[in-house]
Amino acid sequence: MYSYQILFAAGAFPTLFVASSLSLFLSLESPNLSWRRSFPFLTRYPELTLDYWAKKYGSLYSLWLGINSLKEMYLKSQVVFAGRGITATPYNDRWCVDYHQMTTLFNDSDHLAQQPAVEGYTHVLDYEALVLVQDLYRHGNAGLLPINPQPSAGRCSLNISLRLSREFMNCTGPVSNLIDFVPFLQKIPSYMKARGQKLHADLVETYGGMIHEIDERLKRHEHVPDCLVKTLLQSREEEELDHLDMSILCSAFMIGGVETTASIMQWFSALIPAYPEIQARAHEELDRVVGRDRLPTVDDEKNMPYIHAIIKEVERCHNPFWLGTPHVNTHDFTYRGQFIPKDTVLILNTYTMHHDPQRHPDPHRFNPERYLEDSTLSSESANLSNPLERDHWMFGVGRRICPGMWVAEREVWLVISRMLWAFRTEEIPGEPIDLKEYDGLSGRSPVPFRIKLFLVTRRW
Ligand code: HEM
Repeated sequence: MYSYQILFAAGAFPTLFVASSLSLFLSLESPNLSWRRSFPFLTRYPELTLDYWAKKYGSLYSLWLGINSLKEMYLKSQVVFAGRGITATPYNDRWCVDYHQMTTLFNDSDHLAQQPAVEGYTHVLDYEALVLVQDLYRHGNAGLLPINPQPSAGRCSLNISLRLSREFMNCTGPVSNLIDFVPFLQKIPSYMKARGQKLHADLVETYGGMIHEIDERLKRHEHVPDCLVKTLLQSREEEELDHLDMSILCSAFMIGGVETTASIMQWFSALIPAYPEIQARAHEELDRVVGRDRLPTVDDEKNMPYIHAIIKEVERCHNPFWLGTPHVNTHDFTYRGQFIPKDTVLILNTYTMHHDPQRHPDPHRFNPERYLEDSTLSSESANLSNPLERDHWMFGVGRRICPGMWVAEREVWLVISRMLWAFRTEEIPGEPIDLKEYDGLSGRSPVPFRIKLFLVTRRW
């Protein structure tokens, strides 16, 4: 019997997870907290238990589990992604190729056009954000009918992908699978393993099918607009990608990018009806900067500090991933006198970090004002040399930081600024919106709710 250590970092200084203002490294030896006793605490709303422990034991603490070693998340890495998906790949040559591929697609400069590659996708984001606003207008009948905006947000982020990514979240949350923790279970048939295998097959069928289709069109020399799949197909030889690699990479993009951005749109829609004064101030900013004859665009963000701040505050209050993807350190190291042995599982506890009263006074209050002076994009903030100055940790930290953040923040900006531009949002009397419960074990979105969307203007 081996034991392994899960270390939760929740300090305000999390470069590489543990370089924080952390004072206490607590080892809770088994059997005081064996997996049998701790596991149930960590299955539903685990961030609350971890927040409680952070307050009790300090911002860095560890937990020894009296079972076998966990080097990777078996279900996610081996069963669903067949050892290939970027999110579940350990740091190795394969990961470097995939991560490079991803950052080239989304973030790096397109050298020919002298612009970030994300510019190339902006027209798609722009169009989807417009369709979302039109959808909400039609379904809500300009405020006459109550509307649940969640399906429209999901549609905006691709409906099929949303279904697959939800299943992915439910199968592979950071602390949700016994099968990840108990290697013996990995060798025998089980419900969770079968579910993971089914999901793998669905992903390969869905995304593999799209890749085949585009491949055939390219072979027939048909025009295929620039897109992710075309880029992958064109670089497959150079990057040594086979069909399964490409299918799983596409799955990782979809899973990484759909539930997450849709979730922020949904939390915004659930939160904002309770704040008419914040909406009024946002409308005033929109009238002044954008006017009523056009929709806000990505270029407007720098001139609209208040809506920029609203978005950061939604992300602070409702990060879809309170617990970051578990990481494992490849070497022993000592941090401020605390020895952290090789193969420690490190989990970033952003719930506690986002609710740190030192950094965010009155942390449970939704208050965009706290970000008014912060003009950085989150992707810029993530690169600040002083991590204490970062806006929040929604996109993770370190070299595994979300490679899709450039796209994500544009998408979120376009949708939220346009929703504010088009609508005044109200709660429905007698139908309180629950902001405490949420759907999803790992990626969080609100439980179903309905609101009313009154049109501010319909000139688009
Ligand atoms: C609001 C939107 C998003 C949020 C909150 C988010 C959050 C995250 C987080 C917390 C991680 C883990 C970082 C870590 O391991 O420390 C991550 C990784 C990742 N994200 Fe995102 N993400 C978002 C949007 C996107 C988009 C739009 C894409 C793709 C189009 C994407 C693709 C990925 C991928 C592929 C990884 C894995 C990187 C790796 O393990 O090396 N994400 N994201």
